[in-house]
Parts: sequence; C-alpha cells; structure tokens
Amino acid sequence: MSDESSFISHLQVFATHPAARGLTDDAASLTLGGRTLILTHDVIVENVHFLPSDPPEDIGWKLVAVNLSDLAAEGAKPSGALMAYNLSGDTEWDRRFAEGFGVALARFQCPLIGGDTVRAPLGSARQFGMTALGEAENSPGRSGAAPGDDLWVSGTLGDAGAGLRIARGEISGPQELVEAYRRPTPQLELGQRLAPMVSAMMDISDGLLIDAKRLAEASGVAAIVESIDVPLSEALVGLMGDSRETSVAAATSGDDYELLFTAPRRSRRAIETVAEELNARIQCIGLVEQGEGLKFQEGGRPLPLPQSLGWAH
Ligand SMILES: Nc1ncnc2c1ncn2[C@@H]1O[C@H](COP(=O)(O)OP(=O)(O)OP(=O)(O)O)[C@@H](O)[C@H]1O
Ligand SMILES: Cc1ncc(C[n+]2csc(CCOP(=O)(O)O)c2C)c(N)n1
Ligand SMILES: [Mg+2]
Repeated sequence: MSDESSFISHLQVFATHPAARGLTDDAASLTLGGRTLILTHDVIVENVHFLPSDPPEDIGWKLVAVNLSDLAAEGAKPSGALMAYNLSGDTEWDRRFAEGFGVALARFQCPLIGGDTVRAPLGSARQFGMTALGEAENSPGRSGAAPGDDLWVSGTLGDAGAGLRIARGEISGPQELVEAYRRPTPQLELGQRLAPMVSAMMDISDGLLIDAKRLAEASGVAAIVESIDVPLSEALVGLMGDSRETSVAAATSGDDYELLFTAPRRSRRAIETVAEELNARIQCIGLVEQGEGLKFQEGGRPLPLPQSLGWAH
C-alpha cells in the first residue's frame, strides 16, 4: 500500500458523512436543499506535478484542469473555484500564473469566487491548491460497475507521459506531446452527457491500470483491460512505435485526465452517438467480470501485470 492510500485509510475511519462517499470517489457529493453539490480539491507541487521549467501560464492552466477533471468524472457542471496561492517572490511569474489560471477558468466557464494568498519561505517548492464546486443531476461514482458491462475510455492515453519525458530532456519528440502534459483538457461536456448512461465513471489521473483497479475495487468486480485497444495518438505511435511497450507505458504513465467509465452493452449505441455529437474520441478497452482485481490481456491472452500500475504518492 502506498503512503497515500495508507493515510487516506486513516481518514476513512471518521469520514462517515454520506457526502464523503467513503473517500473512494473523485469528489464529494453534498445534497443541500434537494440539489447536489460536487466538491473536489487538488494540489499541484513543483517537481511532483509540474516542472520548474514549465511556463507559469501552463501551471495556472493545469491547476484548473486537474480539478475540473474530477468534476467531469462526476458529470458535474462547474459552479465556482477557490484558489490557494503561494507567492513565488517573482511578481512577473505570479502574474503569468494568474493569466493562465484565468484563461482556463474562462475556457471552462468556471468563475473564481475566492481563495487565499500567502508567502512561502524563500526557496521552498512552489505549490498551489484549488477547490472546485459543481452541480450534477447524476453523479455516477465508482461503485456501480456490474459484470457484463463494457469498459470505456475517452481520448488517447500516454501522450502526457511521453510529453513529460520530452520536457525533461530525456527524449526528443513533438511539442504536441509536451502540450498534452502541460495543458490537459478536462472532459466536462462528455462527462455531463455520459453521466446518466454509465454505471461508473472516474478520471484517469494516475494511470489507466491503477485507476481501473480502483474502479473495480469500488464496484466489487474484476476489470479486464485489453492492451491492443488502449487508444494511442498518432504522435505517440510516431515517436515510440506501435508496440506492447508503448501500450503498457500509455496505460501506466498517468496525467491523462481522460474519462474511464463502464456501461451496460445495451448503451453502446447511445454512448457512441454522444461521442459523435461532441466530436470526442472514445474506445471500448475491455469489460467488467464477476470477481475482483485487474486483468490485463493482449488479443485475449493474459499478460503479466506491469510492476507499476501507475502513479502513487
Ligand atoms: N487529505 C485529505 N483529506 C480528506 N480527503 C482526502 C484527502 N486526500 C484524499 N482524500 C480523498 O480521498 C479520495 C481519493 O483521493 P485522490 O486525490 O486520490 O482522488 P482521485 O480522484 O482518485 O485522484 P485525482 O485527484 O488525481 O483525480 C477522494 O475522495 C479525496 O477526496
Ligand atoms: C515533474 C513531474 N513528475 C512526475 C509527474 C507524474 N505525476 C505526478 S502526480 C501524478 C498523478 C496525478 O496527481 P495526483 O494523484 O496528486 O492528483 C502523475 C502522473 C508529473 N506530472 N510531473
Ligand atoms: Mg480523480
């Protein structure tokens, strides 16, 4: 168990309010006066979530995107954001961060409604927090996947993981992949449209395999992931080749901020129609079975699970 999951399990003992949903979901779901408020809070830290060399505008954008991605997973429409800022000691850097933060809020129609600003000790790592609030009529959660359901994913995976390696100078490759790392797009509209059709949904922040395992655990089922069906972009295939290694890296690198969801087979057509209407890419990458845990396969034949299924703090 990672330090992160062990710490969350200490909190789970007393987070018994129904809104906490056992701390197993992407966001809290608080019912107030007959309406459902979805709440999430994410922090991003220098050298953990972003690089010191990333443009400050992109870091501001990323803070918004990673939070709104948790709202997307709950099918919520953003209502507002609160932001926690540590002054960096460089006023131009701070201005550029605010610019990117504002551009992202405008793009995803999420008003800034408050926050807090402090000065951190000189030389400490930059870190920023945001609370996002949204409203949802249906918020699927992770616990409703049932045997026989299809397992779906939106977008392409692994682009941000490769982009991070390019940004770090470990490999050279197209800027498009670096952009996927620096400027993820939360799938808000897709999440809102899919929410009434799916049995479970979450966003992929830590990696397809680790997140699929979490979804399966929350639902008390087994998830089967087919490596051949892991959606890869042309840019990624062009750089890394269309191999098992590329699919495994794409399924474990994280930072994708795409949606992972399950739905009964009878909903296939309706799901594809929504994706077509939104011009969104979706791919059926496996299925849900009775049992527990995660199974990884290639062309139907079992593959050993990679040593690391994804990111854990
Ligand atoms: N310090 C904390 N206090 C209260 N709840 C927490 C804390 N840290 C995590 N949680 C809760 O634990 C659950 C899992 O948190 P986590 O940040 O891993 O969310 P996630 O959606 O799986 O990942 P991501 O935020 O990357 O999308 C969530 O319900 C979250 O609200
Ligand atoms: C500089 C740098 N090194 C590594 C990574 C990879 N990474 C860090 S946290 C995370 C999961 C999402 O975070 P959380 O679980 O906190 O929401 C991933 C995939 C990165 N983004 N930047
Ligand atoms: Mg999440």
